[in-house]
Amino acid sequence: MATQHSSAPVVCSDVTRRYDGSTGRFGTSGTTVTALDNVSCEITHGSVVGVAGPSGSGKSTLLHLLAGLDTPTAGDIQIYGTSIQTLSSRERTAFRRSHIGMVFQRFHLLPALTAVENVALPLVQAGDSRRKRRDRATELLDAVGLDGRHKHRPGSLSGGEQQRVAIARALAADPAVVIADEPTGELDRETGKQVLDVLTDIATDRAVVIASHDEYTLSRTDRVIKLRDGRRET
Ligand SMILES: Nc1ncnc2c1ncn2[C@@H]1O[C@H](COP(=O)(O)OP(=O)(O)OP(=O)(O)O)[C@@H](O)[C@H]1O
Repeated sequence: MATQHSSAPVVCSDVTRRYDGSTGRFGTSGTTVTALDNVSCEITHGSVVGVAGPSGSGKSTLLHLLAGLDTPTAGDIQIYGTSIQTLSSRERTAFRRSHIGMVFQRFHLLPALTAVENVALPLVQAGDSRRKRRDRATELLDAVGLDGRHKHRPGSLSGGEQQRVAIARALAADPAVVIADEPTGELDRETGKQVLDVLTDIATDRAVVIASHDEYTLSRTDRVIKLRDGRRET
């Protein structure tokens, strides 16, 4: 898998994503949905980019493409010079694990595992030793302000604390790009603010993309990509 370095970690050129009615989430309607239509963007190092737009405008579709979870119907997505659509599904998974961290609205932590075990989990897949995993997870939980909470399971943590565990987990493999889909959607304003403090902090030496409906969340980003009906407005 050849990787060339470019100045912007993520470059998305003329990207279109259509969902064929026969394979879509709504079954065999036969209608094709153009979720993204010819969208281009660059996500630069050291910045937080917001993705905004009404429901159904294509935000999650764009995030999934930027994260390498999906591939475009047309156009090109390069992450550090690698066109992700040229990779096999297995290569894409490996690429994603080492270059991209994901944060979700509903945290997606494993309830039976402690905070430190949740954060260490991606490092099991990376093949790191037990001690290295624990040390890294401990360091990351301290960095997101969760010292003293390492042994707690998600059920005994607040929403904001759970989201900070999820951010620490997203950082486990030290990815260059962190992609967050409505990271404050389940949180009150004050807790959301603390989570955004962490997300803007970690952007100092990586690229962070945040999709949100929330004006305050978007106001914390450096610039906003606005989508409407799958097209880019700004
Ligand atoms: N797997 C799929 N199959 C068929 N259509 C889909 C699929 N995923 C998304 N769509 C459609 O693509 C369009 C864009 O959806 P997307 O989820 O990207 O929007 P969104 O801006 O993230 O919306 P929301 O803010 O409600 O989460 C919508 O019309 C949606 O119904």
